[in-house]
Amino acid sequence: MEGGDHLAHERKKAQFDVEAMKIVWAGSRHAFEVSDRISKLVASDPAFRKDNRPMLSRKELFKNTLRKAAYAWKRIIELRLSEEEASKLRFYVDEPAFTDLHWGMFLPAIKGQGTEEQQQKWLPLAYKMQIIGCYAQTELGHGSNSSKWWPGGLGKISTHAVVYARLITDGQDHGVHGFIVQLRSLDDHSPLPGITVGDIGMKFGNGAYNTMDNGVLRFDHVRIPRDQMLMKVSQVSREGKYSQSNVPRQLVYGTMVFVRQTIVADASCALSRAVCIATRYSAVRRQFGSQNGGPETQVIDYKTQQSRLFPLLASAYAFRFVGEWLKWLYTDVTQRLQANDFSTLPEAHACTAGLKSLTTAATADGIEECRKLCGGHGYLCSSGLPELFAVYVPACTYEGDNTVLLLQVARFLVKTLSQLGSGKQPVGTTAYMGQVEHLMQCHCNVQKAEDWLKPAVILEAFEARSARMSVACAKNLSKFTNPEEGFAELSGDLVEAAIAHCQLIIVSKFIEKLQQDIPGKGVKQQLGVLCNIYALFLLHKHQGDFLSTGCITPKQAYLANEQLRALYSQARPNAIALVDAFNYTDHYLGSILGCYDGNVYPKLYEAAWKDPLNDSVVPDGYREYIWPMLKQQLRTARL
Ligand SMILES: CCCCCCCC/C=C\CCC/C=C/C(=O)SCCNC(=O)CCNC(=O)[C@H](O)C(C)(C)COP(=O)(O)OP(=O)(O)OC[C@H]1O[C@@H](n2cnc3c(N)ncnc32)[C@H](O)[C@@H]1OP(=O)(O)O
Ligand SMILES: Cc1cc2nc3c(=O)[nH]c(=O)nc-3n(C[C@H](O)[C@H](O)[C@H](O)COP(=O)(O)OP(=O)(O)OC[C@H]3O[C@@H](n4cnc5c(N)ncnc54)[C@H](O)[C@@H]3O)c2cc1C
Repeated sequence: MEGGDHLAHERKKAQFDVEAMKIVWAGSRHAFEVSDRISKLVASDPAFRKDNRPMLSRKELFKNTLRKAAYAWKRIIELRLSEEEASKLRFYVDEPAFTDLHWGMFLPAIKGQGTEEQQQKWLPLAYKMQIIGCYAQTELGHGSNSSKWWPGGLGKISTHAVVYARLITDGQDHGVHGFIVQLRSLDDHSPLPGITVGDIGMKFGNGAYNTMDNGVLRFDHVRIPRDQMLMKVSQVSREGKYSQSNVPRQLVYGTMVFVRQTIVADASCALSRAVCIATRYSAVRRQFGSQNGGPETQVIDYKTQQSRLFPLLASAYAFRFVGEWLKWLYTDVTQRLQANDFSTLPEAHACTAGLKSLTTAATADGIEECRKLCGGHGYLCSSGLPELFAVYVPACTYEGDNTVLLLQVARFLVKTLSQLGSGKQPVGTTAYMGQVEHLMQCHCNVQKAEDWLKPAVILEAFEARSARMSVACAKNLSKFTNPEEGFAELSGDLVEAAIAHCQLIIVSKFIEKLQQDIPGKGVKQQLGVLCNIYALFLLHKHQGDFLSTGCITPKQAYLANEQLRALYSQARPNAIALVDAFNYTDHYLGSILGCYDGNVYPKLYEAAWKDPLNDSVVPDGYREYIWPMLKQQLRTARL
């Protein structure tokens, strides 16, 4: 079958209103309209072509990224795009660039940690791109006195950086503070005196994150003007006197709370993209196994394919909704901070750190699983999956290594439990700890598989598991005379308790989403199926935790799995429509396997001939290396 919509028969099976689901996915009708318009604008502009990335050398690749960034900026100005539209445009250009750090970290750091005066001076310059900034925190080795190493945009482009360094006045060390530092001349881009700066070298994967100039930076007797220390949290007077505002010191790390929150939202984008590719291809791909001489089986009908694919589809939706909620939490904490209410900062830190860790790990693993779900073709660059994986996987490391972040969540949980004794009632995402006595001894009330569809049953099982794991850690910690030694010794268990807590947050936010008014025929029902798949898949995967803590019985674990299989069958007819609801253009997907019309094979065949290796029938190097070898063999054979 040439041309046409090869997935039309799949689209007809949908039991819900796909257009309404698109709005739920986008977050609002307005968000959908902006996203739809800007994605099509990018897709229709040949200047944003990206299929040639894996073929380019690092220098060509990087120059091409600079061209695209400059062109994107030109279009933003010409079209008078709003901040929201401009950020969507950069998103759909889909190429990591110095601009990510400029808009995503440099500007937020000044907004969050600069005084009013500092903001008035620096923000207009940055908004007009008259200066370009990056965020320089990480060091080559340990400590804050070696060389900065890794900051994106630093290597070749940034003119300025927010640099994190120790502040020492009168011989007294006041800890790490942020400073705005000019790195390069605004006339000829050469490094300013005392500054050594450059790119740190090629990274994982061809193309991929090599469009970014992650950099190294050293200072030799560089003087930073006093008023370039970011002074919202603490100040140094003209006389050199150090003082602190009446705010928590941790606000110095506020930019990370912001970025981790955006990384959670981004996880749903990356995972949904991989899932869209794997789902469409699984419906196109047929294998043996048909009965009565009918058409061969679509691989999406194999139960094994479903049990690998549908939990990822459900996770993409789950991460979308928890990302939405996290954005609300971040906005709420920001408003509270402005009113000098710092009470929810520890929770916002724990939630952003923990959810960043959980969603990026699941997304990186999920993209790789999607590659395998596409069989051999998933390994081709034209599937889009190798590059997506290579670009995405460092999210498990940047903005805090995932294990380090989970340990921070664990500290927060142990602290929350320890405060119960003093009568402090936990709120927000730890409110369930307030019922710890009930959760320690409750019994799961599941007798038949369908009982697992009750939100209250699922919630209680996840709350009990999380509470019991945290309490077990706290009890074990209390056996150590040195708490830090105990924390180090038990860190493996603490990480698992933190994971259980974060999974509970995601499940509970999905359930809360379903309590909202969701318009559109069948939309809520489909989301209900996905929510149950997500929760029961986690329960099945971590059944060791649920069983060993006595939250469920082996029979109940068996029933959960039985229910999960039934849910996969319910999701099956809707699978293609559920990925169509992401509303991704073929340009953004960047995948032959995932193209909207499902016309995969002719496109793969055609793309192969466009590979530079096929420019000539006889390759370069044949005469030099292969021909003499063949001749040599010929002579040997004749002897
Ligand atoms: C609109 C468009 C947006 C687009 C956005 C796109 C952005 C681009 C996306 C990706 C590109 C990649 C960019 C990557 C950038 C980076 O990687 S920047 C470097 C980030 N580095 C880290 O994350 C290091 C991880 N380590 C930490 O976070 C550490 O906590 C620390 C900050 C280094 C401090 O360590 P220290 O050992 O000194 O202290 P701790 O014991 O960890 O913490 C002490 C107490 O402070 C609390 N804490 C820690 N961090 C925070 C925080 N961020 N906010 C609030 N509170 C915090 C911690 O809980 C401790 O509290 P306690 O004393 O009560 O226990
Ligand atoms: C693509 C990319 C972009 C980046 N962009 C920026 C940027 O723009 N600006 C910037 O400042 N930085 C940036 N970074 C740096 C990034 O923030 C750090 O790499 C990250 O915070 C991890 O720190 P590390 O590399 O020192 O890892 P390490 O801390 O050396 O981790 C190594 C191993 O040790 C383990 N480990 C470390 N500490 C502990 C502990 N306390 N307990 C138990 N285990 C531990 C970790 O789990 C990990 O397995 C970027 C990194 C990457 C990969």
